[in-house]
Amino acid sequence: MNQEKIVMIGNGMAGVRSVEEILNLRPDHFHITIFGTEKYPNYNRIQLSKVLQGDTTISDITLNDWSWYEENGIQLYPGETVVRVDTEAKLVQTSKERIVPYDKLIMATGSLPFIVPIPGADKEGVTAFRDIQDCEKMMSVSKEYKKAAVIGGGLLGLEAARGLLNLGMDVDVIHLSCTLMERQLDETAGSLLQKELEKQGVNFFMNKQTAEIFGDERVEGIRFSDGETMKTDLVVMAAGIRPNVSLAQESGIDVNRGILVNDYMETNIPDVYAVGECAEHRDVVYGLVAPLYEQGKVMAARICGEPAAGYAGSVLSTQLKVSGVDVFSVGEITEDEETKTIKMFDDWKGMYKKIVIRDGKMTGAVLFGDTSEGNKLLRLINKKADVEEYMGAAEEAAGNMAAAMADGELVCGCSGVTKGTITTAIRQDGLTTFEEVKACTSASRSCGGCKPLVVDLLAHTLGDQFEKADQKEPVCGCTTLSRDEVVESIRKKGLTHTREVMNVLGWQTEDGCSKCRPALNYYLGMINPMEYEDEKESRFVNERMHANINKDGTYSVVPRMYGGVTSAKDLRKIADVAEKYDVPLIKVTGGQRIDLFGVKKEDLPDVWADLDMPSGYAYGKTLRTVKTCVGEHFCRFGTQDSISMGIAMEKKFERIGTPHKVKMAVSACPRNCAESGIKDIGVVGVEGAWEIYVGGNGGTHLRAADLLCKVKTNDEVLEMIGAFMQYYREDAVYLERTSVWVERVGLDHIKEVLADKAARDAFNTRIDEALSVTKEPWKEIIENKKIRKELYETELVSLTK
Ligand SMILES: Cc1cc2nc3c(=O)[nH]c(=O)nc-3n(C[C@H](O)[C@H](O)[C@H](O)COP(=O)(O)OP(=O)(O)OC[C@H]3O[C@@H](n4cnc5c(N)ncnc54)[C@H](O)[C@@H]3O)c2cc1C
Ligand SMILES: NC(=O)c1ccc[n+]([C@@H]2O[C@H](COP(=O)([O-])OP(=O)(O)OC[C@H]3O[C@@H](n4cnc5c(N)ncnc54)[C@H](O)[C@@H]3O)[C@@H](O)[C@H]2O)c1
Ligand code: SF4
Ligand code: FES
Repeated sequence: MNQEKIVMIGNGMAGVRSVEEILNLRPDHFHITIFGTEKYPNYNRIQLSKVLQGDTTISDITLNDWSWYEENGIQLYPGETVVRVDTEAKLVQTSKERIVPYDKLIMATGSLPFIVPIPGADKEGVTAFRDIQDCEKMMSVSKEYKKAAVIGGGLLGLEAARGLLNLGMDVDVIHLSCTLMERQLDETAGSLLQKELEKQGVNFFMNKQTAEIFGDERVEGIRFSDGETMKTDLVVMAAGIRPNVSLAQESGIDVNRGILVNDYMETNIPDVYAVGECAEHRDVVYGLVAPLYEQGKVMAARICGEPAAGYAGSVLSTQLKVSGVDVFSVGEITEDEETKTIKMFDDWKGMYKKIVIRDGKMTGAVLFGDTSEGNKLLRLINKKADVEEYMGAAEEAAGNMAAAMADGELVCGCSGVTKGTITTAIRQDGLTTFEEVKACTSASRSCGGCKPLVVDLLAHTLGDQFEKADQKEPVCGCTTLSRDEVVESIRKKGLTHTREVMNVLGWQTEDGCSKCRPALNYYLGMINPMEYEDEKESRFVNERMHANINKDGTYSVVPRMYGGVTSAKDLRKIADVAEKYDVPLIKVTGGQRIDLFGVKKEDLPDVWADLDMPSGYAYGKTLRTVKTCVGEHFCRFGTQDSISMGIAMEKKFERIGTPHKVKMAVSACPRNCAESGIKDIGVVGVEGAWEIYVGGNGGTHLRAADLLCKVKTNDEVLEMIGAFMQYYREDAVYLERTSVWVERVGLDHIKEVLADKAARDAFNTRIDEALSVTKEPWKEIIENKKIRKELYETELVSLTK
């Protein structure tokens, strides 16, 4: 068949979505060629913020992998830039001198980050935040340097700031205006947002104009227009974006701010279209994916010759992707003489809501603190609903929004998916899980903000057939299988090695990724502890090295001190080692241990040989420490011997592999000096008994532990903890802390399972088996020349960082 030739310039989110729409309409009609400057397949740029914040990895954000291009007969040229378009001869020419003819040309060149034109903007250590390379650059700088400055307090700047905080940097945000996100928020919401982010640790310089970035080759600081200066090691430019139009301009295509297009995304040149952030439609250039996907749909219909209404512009809605901060904005946010507003401000709880009304119709809204109404407001504002409809939406207010929505209403703004499309797909294709709905309809494929509503719709449509437990999450982007399916297959098929798991279960990547490799290594070891040989190369660097890596590339050493108790002999050894190896910092940790910071990698085996103490596993997904209070022997409130109890717990469970780190504590009375209430497992002495608490967490997601049970003897404590630990080991998703697992599974359910003595015994038999094969790691390393050489004298390259 003589196929029409489409050439697309730009392999980004808007362009590739348009190609998907074309393939849906006319699968075999076109021969499609795509050029992309970036060397990756189409990935979810939106999720870069989540990558920086540590919630996902680069390997997990691919939207269309290499095989998608191949399966759809698309000729992709990654890492190749189109440098010339001849619209007369209908040809494009690339940076590699390739010349390709087209029948239809799509310009999808996106935007370029706006680099504030000041002296020093080209210094090393100055970066934008637009693509994978920028993201990798920031992550790498954070390993070496401490201070970061972000120029711009918009969505991008604030998401970058949170990411850099998570990477351990001190972060200053420099903002031109006096309130944050002034394009999306009013002053009240902007200042609430600032306060919240200050609480999280971000420092703000408001109303500031940057005049210069100084330093030799590398950035050292910033000078403001008022003469003030500040020091920094990294500058992130997040001061807006500019449509990437130079190629179009040089090719004689009409350009204003963006490439000018009509309602069908056609430019002034026949057969040349523009879509995405590079396009300007009715004076507006959009910078969010929802409108860009709408444009793509209209353009695809036009290219395929299908009848479709033209693109009429979009109402914009945004949500900041920073955990712990709920901010939502849609449509018009400023007030004038002709607008009225509904406002609610709860200073105590830090909650704010404003709805803007013009001529009785809802035209915009801002939410801070509680964004649960976001979807409802977006829907009502999109259809310019009367304010009465909002006031009277009782069913929705009662939480049944999925039922209240009309079929034609939008559920996923990013992908333009309506309720009708989702419910029809659920019914016609027999979908039962969120992942199936996502794969089938594209809802939730971009920012993920609509996931709760999609799940509600699934529950509403399936009624009694909806099974919460079925709503599986794949282990990672390399497979569609969930943790439970993988674990079940390992058990049933007797799989024994990560590669075997990947082969047999049809992994979509050859080597897996940094998310699935350590998880598979854990599941295999958990299921078959007696036979499985741990794969060091699948472990995270700290676990591989049996030491925590520090910012400057040195390591820290924490010897085991059972129950936080030490002796003069051990202290002397620690002091000798610290002197012999010039340890720059000795610090007592929150878990009552002694940490030697700044040890050189090559010295690690000798340090451990000289210490001759067990590893404190301060780096591992295992039992870290058992913190104890002084207890009955020295404290007048003590009702129990907390120290002996803690030592017994630590001696019993040290070295056991767990889905995530496990911290324990024992306090001898409810005054709780060892902080048992915020540990994974906390034991508290009361008159004649011990209370066992589980699922506590003192970290970012603070959670008080729940009372699991009360027992009388020390043996019963060990029995109950053994059963709880093994249940957690067998049931939790890798990297799920007990605090999250307990909430997910439910305390009542855990209590019910562990109330059964036979079940407890079985759990204890299995954990004892796993414990019986654990080995003291440093003993093995010191004695094994090969391991010493491989790990400590050469650089081991691995997927897992
Ligand atoms: C960190 C971050 C977070 C974001 N979060 C959100 C969010 O939460 N919600 C939301 O809606 N939006 C968000 N956005 C914006 C969203 O990612 C963009 O609107 C969207 O990616 C734009 O798609 P596009 O295809 O127009 O441009 P792009 O995705 O930028 O794709 C354009 C591609 O074309 C390539 N290209 C350019 N010129 C050429 C040439 N001459 N030859 C070959 N290739 C070329 C570029 O290298 C680029 O890969 C975010 C953006 C960033 C950076
Ligand atoms: N959650 C989301 O939806 C999300 C997240 C990230 C990025 N994005 C999109 O990515 C694009 C880029 O985001 P952005 O935040 O850079 O754009 P933006 O234009 O929304 O914000 C830039 C901010 O920088 C400030 N600014 C400009 N010049 C400055 C200077 N010299 N010094 C200090 N501050 C300065 C502006 O006042 C503005 O608030 C936008 O289209 C945005 O919508 C969206
Ligand atoms: S928890 Fe109770 S027993 Fe233990 S040190 Fe504190 S007050 Fe004393
Ligand atoms: S609203 Fe962004 S993925 Fe659905």
